[in-house]
Amino acid sequence: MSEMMTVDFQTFFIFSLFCLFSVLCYSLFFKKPKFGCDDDLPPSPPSFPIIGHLHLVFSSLVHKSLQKLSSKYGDFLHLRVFNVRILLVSSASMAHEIFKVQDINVSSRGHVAVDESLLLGSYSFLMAPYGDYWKFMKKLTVTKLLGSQALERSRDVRANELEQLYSNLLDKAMKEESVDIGKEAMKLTNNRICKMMLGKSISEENGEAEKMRSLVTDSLGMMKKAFLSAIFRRPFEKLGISLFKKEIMSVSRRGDELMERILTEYEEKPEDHQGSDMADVLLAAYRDKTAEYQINRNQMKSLVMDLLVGGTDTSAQAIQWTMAEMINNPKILERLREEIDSVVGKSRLIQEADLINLPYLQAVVKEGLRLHTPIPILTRLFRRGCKVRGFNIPKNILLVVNSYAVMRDPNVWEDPEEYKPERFLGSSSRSGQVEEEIRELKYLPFGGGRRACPGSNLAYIVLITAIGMMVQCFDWRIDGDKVNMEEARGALTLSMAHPLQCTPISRNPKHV
Ligand code: HEM
Repeated sequence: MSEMMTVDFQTFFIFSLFCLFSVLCYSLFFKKPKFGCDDDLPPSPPSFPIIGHLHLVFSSLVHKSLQKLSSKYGDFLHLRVFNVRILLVSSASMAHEIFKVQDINVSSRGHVAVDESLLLGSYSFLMAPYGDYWKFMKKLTVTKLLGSQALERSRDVRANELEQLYSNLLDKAMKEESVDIGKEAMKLTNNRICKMMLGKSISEENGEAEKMRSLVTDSLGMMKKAFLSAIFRRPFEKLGISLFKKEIMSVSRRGDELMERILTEYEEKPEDHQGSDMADVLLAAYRDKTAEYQINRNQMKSLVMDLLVGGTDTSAQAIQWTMAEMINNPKILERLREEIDSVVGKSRLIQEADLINLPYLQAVVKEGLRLHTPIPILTRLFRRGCKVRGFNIPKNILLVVNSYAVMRDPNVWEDPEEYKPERFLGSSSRSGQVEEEIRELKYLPFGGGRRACPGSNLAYIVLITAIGMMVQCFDWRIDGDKVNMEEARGALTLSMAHPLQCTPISRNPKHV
């Protein structure tokens, strides 16, 4: 394995063409995967010989090209890229069938990118197959790391970071300078999660905060390559090629060194920590010889990376898109501000305790996540063969749920392309509760079923307080009339092609 060739991202597509001949030989000389007859699978749109639907799956806006494909050929399709088979789900009714009826069968994600990597490797909770290790980590994450008591304990950390963001924005307002909302949001989400996880060890003074931010940025840059590598690893390995291994391992090693240093410091100086950081909880689980599952040191470090990578960019993108919608929809912004002013007033910053009394703010955030879902494509693997809509689905086939298309499905969403927070204003009646349950089945910003995001509660808190503060304390000026809402091409998370740049104007006349 060590003498395998490694290729970088840019040369991947060119290299793919050179590989066609080899792939042809491969498909002729290697046994076909045991998928039975294609007639048993859902319909397949027209494809090219050998590469199959490669051109569609690797278009620059994958979720959109897949959405177009589904509106033409159907909401349950069978695609092929070289030898890799993919089932594509694009409607709310199919997503319901998958996450309610087939959930246990699709509760693994697929192959890992590079086994020994902490980033999406075989230690990763995010990539772990459904089994004892994943179940143990899921319980630990949902109950102890991101559960309601843990979130309560870390409230002050988040309040301090929100005040820090407010001060930065106020400073810009006084200097009449513009800010890149995405970058500010990224700093906020990164700092918040780092501090919740690693407490005082991560400070600006000792330089660890900056190292951590750059590690997260590089890991995010590597994610798309890691996902491609995970999907196409097996066929390329047979040709002696290891996709992106060198780059993935280089980021992984840096993460390993940084994490090891911080965790060792925790172990050597326990008196410096209050015992309530996430790292304390993780170390306790690692040392607990009676635990249901014995996690090793790499698994512990990998989880820290999973949480950092899973929670920062997603939340930052959601803040940016929702603020862009606010600026483009002044009436919605005005209504939101009235709600915040009447509940919070003008003499203090919005706090987490206010959220329960701010239903319109909650609706604004939910609608932002629907229309601009940060992870538009969910990937899973059929662990077992099963029957879906009368088709015999074999095991080990890849499942792609286009959650972007599901949340714009015109059969279940009225005016799906429009930003309308009112649709999320619940009713307290019984029929309102039923409506709420039905809505949840077609609302997938955090995925669905067992593998759904364990960080959704934290994410809502982060988003709601950040957007609430920005609307409560500032007016926003942009160049031109409207924010350009074009999506960036080739990004793994749904990003803005033109990052939101705007100037804050303080609403408190004392500050200008
Ligand atoms: C707006 C913010 C966020 C969005 C939109 C988001 C979205 C998602 C989605 C779509 C998935 C895949 C679910 C599936 O396959 O069904 C996921 C998984 C995951 N998310 Fe999030 N997430 C967010 C924030 C967070 C935060 C704050 C954390 C933790 C600090 C986090 C940690 C994770 C982890 C560990 C997984 C893997 C779960 C598993 O495989 O079992 N996420 N997230």
